[in-house]
Amino acid sequence: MSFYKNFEEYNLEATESVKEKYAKIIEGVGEDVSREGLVKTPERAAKAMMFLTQGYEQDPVEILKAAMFKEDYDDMVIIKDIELYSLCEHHMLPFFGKAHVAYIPNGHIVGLSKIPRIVDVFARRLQVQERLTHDILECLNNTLKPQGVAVVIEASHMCMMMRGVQKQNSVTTTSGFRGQFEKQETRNEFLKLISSDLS
Ligand SMILES: Nc1nc2c(ncn2[C@@H]2O[C@H](COP(=O)(O)OP(=O)(O)OP(=O)(O)O)[C@@H](O)[C@H]2O)c(=O)[nH]1
Ligand SMILES: [Zn+2]
Repeated sequence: MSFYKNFEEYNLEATESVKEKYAKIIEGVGEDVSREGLVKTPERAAKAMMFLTQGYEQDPVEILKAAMFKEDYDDMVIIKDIELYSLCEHHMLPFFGKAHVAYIPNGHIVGLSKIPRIVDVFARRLQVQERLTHDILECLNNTLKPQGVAVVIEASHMCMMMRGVQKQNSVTTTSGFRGQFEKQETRNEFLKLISSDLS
């Protein structure tokens, strides 16, 4: 299955089923789903939800393996400030922020764009930030088999902003380190580089 196509386009049956349920939700909150402004909303919302959860149908290993190249470079590669949007599995409300990913190659490098693609594959699911962090970390570690891999995610959770505890400025940081990044010196170099503004 191509990961470049809109998920809802080739998953019409599932989209139709989600659409019917959104119509019930709209009625459930006391609205009239047949009024002009809402009549197409179940379909729009279903397409949006299918898009936001398309990661279930994508194979991150396939994505990485499509662009792994033999190369002797064995210093740190960092892709920082990768914007991410996910849905918390507790409230199905968005959490969003940035991922910073690094690895130290071990004979193979990977096409740079594949790292943000992997972030999206795991973010476009019902998630908790901790599992999202580890999913990205383990996928890179097991597929690339690098000398080390590091993932840091900083995110704001709408379920803590719009409702519940209603804290507008809290940011949650999660991190995971494998291989060389378990050494303090390497980890510190990575943390210094992601917090610096080189421009
Ligand atoms: N660890 C973790 N918790 C999350 C994440 N996203 C949302 N949560 C939390 O999931 C918890 C669910 O707690 P519950 O007490 O079952 O739900 P609730 O009554 O809606 O809780 P409140 O949000 O405190 O009103 C809340 O504390 C959320 O803040 C996440 O990515 N990681
Ligand atoms: Zn939540």
